[in-house]
Amino acid sequence: MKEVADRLNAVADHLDEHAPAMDQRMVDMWSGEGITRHDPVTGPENAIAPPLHLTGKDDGSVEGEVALGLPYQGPPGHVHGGISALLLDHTLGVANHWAGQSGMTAELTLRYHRPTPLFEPLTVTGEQVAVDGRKIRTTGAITARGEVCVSAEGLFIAKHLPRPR
Ligand SMILES: CCCCCCCC/C=C\CCCCCCCC(=O)SCCNC(=O)CCNC(=O)[C@H](O)C(C)(C)COP(=O)(O)OP(=O)(O)OC[C@H]1O[C@@H](n2cnc3c(N)ncnc32)[C@H](O)[C@@H]1OP(=O)(O)O
Repeated sequence: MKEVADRLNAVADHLDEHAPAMDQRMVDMWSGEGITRHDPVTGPENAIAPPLHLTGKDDGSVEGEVALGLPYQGPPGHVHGGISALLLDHTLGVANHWAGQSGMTAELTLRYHRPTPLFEPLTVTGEQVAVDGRKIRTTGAITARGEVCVSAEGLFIAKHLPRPR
């Protein structure tokens, strides 16, 4: 293991030496497609993203499928509750974008109905249900084998932080 660790550390050092400065990386990250490349849920450029592939549906909702492995484990053989919250926060946010009115999470209420299994296909859904001025209400769920494991209700407030330039 030490030899493997040494090799990985050498690769990490090499990448650090050749990476642009952090402020430049921030500008690059937020150019073009921006968050969809680097976010921690769907982003192919983010090592901690499972990644979940979300698709916008004609009815205005979004849906994706993902199977989660060991890095996301909480209870034995099951998904950590914070990871479920991460997936749902993001999926509700994407549902808002898909519906045309987006914002920042002000409240996220989760109900954990049953343990969410690792290694099995999970369906993650999100749907905007109401917009009242700057307040956006959005719901979603994670299901496995057709049963709801986690359901979510979110309040988002229309606010957008500036992209780094
Ligand atoms: C499938 C195809 C896809 C295509 C599209 C793909 C593109 C996808 C692109 C991108 C997807 C991105 C997805 C990201 C998802 C992740 C989102 C996050 O995790 S965001 C980070 C966590 N959230 C924060 O850090 C917020 C921190 N809090 C704040 O900044 C503020 O507190 C904020 C914005 C929440 C509100 O602050 P104020 O100053 O702007 O607004 P005030 O005036 O305080 O409130 C406005 C109204 O909202 C109510 N309000 C505010 N906060 C509330 C709360 N917590 N509970 C209840 N009401 C609240 C207030 O009472 C007020 O209501 P009255 O107008 O008076 O009726």
